[in-house]
Amino acid sequence: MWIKICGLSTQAAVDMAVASGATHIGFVFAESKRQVTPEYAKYLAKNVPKTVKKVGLFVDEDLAVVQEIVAKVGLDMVQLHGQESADYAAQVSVPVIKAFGIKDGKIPDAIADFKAHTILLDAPPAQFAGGSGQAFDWDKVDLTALDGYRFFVAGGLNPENVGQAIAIFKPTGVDVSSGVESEGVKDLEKIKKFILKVRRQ
Ligand SMILES: O=C(O)c1ccccc1NCC(=O)[C@H](O)[C@H](O)COP(=O)(O)O
Repeated sequence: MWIKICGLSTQAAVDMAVASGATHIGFVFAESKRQVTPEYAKYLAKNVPKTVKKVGLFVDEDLAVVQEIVAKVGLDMVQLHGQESADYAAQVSVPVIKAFGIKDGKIPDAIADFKAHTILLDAPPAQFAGGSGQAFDWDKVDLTALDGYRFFVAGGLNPENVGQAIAIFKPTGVDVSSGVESEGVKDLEKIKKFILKVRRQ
């Protein structure tokens, strides 16, 4: 099971995510309270083992800027949270995770255009395009719509509910940001607890 800890902005949180067994770590380059500069992300990423995928999050960013940051930071994947097209995704030089906000439990038909990529099911955008800590309506989702897709479940996950999310969706991976924070800051114990919970499923 992939485990992605997102919105990292301190060395201690990166180290804890890696030491606890995260498979992916995320840096937000879009407008956000968790936004980091490419220079700082490069610094945070420098000792991350190759086995852990470094993911950069973007929202409707110019493709050339994305490519520049991928190269500068040494990103392994890009997560797209805006209205990016499949054509845009196909031009990104590293594998893509395409986020979709799930409203009223409806899996958007547009996921079919991203079958070659990994999908991320999230709550609809709120103040920012992601990382709201809100869950979508798990019970209303038609799970058959996800057959044949590689996908993360995200949106409002935390150490207490992640087991239920895994049981319902049987996803390829789970993704968390707000649920491993305390008062808006990554909480090292919650990161560890979240990863342990997933590993014990
Ligand atoms: O984290 C942000 O502030 C953010 C801003 C803009 C685009 C995406 C953003 N975050 C995405 C994520 O951290 C997660 O992949 C996902 O939305 C789940 O977040 P959460 O509900 O906080 O666990």
